[in-house]
Amino acid sequence: MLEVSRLTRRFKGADGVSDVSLSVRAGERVALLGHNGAGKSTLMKGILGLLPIDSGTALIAGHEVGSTAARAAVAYLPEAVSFHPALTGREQLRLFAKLARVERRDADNLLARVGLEHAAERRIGTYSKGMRQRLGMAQVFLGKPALALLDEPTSGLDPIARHDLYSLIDALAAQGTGVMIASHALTEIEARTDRIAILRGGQLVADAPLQELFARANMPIRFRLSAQADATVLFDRFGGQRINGARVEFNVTPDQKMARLADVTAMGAQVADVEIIPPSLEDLYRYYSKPAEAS
Ligand SMILES: Nc1ncnc2c1ncn2[C@@H]1O[C@H](COP(=O)(O)OP(=O)(O)OP(=O)(O)O)[C@@H](O)[C@H]1O
Repeated sequence: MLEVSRLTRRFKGADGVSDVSLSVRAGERVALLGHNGAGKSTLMKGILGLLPIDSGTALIAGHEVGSTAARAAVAYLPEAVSFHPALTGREQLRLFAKLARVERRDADNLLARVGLEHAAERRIGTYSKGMRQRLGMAQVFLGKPALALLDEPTSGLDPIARHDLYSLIDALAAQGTGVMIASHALTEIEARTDRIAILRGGQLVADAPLQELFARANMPIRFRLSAQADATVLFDRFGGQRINGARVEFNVTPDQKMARLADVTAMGAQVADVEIIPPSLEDLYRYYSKPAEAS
C-alpha cells in the first residue's frame, strides 16, 4: 500500500528526514515513533504530497505521491483535527463525502460506525475532543482508502475514548487499509500495532515487529526476589541491590535468564517469591532513540 524508498527532505539548519525507506502492507498497522522534531510530520507530509521531497520515491497503491490517484488512495487524520464549528456532524461528513465522490448514504452509515449517530444533528462546536476525533476517523474511512496516516490520533483523549479509537483503527486495518500511526503513547502502541518504526534525527533507526526489536536490543531482564526471612543470604548469592532488607533485585542478560531462574529455584524456601520483569517499551524506545546506546 505504501512503498517509501530513500526519501529525503532537508530544511535549512534542520534534519527533516534523510534516506528513509519503509513500507506498509494492506491491513498492517505500523507505529511511527520518535522524539519531538525526529521527522514524523515531515515524513507524513512528504507521503501526502503536501511537502516537496528532495530525493527518493514514495508510492501509494503503486501511484507516485502527489498524483491524483495517490491522493485518492490516502486518508489523513491531522493531530489537531478541525472542522467547521457551525456545521453538524452529518453536514460535515456529507461535505467530505461529496468531495471524495462517495455516496451520502455511506457517510451516514459511517456516523453510526464511529458511534456518533446520536449527535449527528448537533453542531460540531458542541462536540467534545473525543467526538471530534471520532468524526475525524469517519472522514478517514470514507471511500475505503488504501492507506491512512494518523498523526497522534489519541492525544488528549481519556482512556475509554482511546480504547474506542483504537477499535476503529483495528476496523480500518481489518477492511484492508494500511495504517501508519505517529504517536508518543507507547503503552497503546505495544498492544495495538503490528510493527514499529522509529525515527531519530530524521533517520530510520528501527523498523520491525516489537518482539524482533526486543531481541535485537538484548536488554537486561530484572529479577526481583522476596526473602522468606532475611535478604542477606539472597544478596550473598546473587548480588545486586537490597531493598528494605526484605528484597534483592538484580539484572541478567536474556541468555542468562533460565540459568538464573534455576539458581533461584535451588535456593528453595529461602525465596518467598520471584518476579521476572522484562524491559518495557519505554526502555526499548530509549534504547533506539539515544544515539550513544544504539548499535
Ligand atoms: N517548514 C519547516 N522549515 C524548517 N524546518 C522544519 C520545517 N518543518 C520541520 N522542520 C524541522 O525538521 C525537523 C523534523 O520536524 P518534524 O515536524 O517532522 O518532527 P516531528 O517528529 O513530527 O516532531 P513532533 O513530535 O514535535 O511533531 C525539525 O528539526 C523541525 O524543526
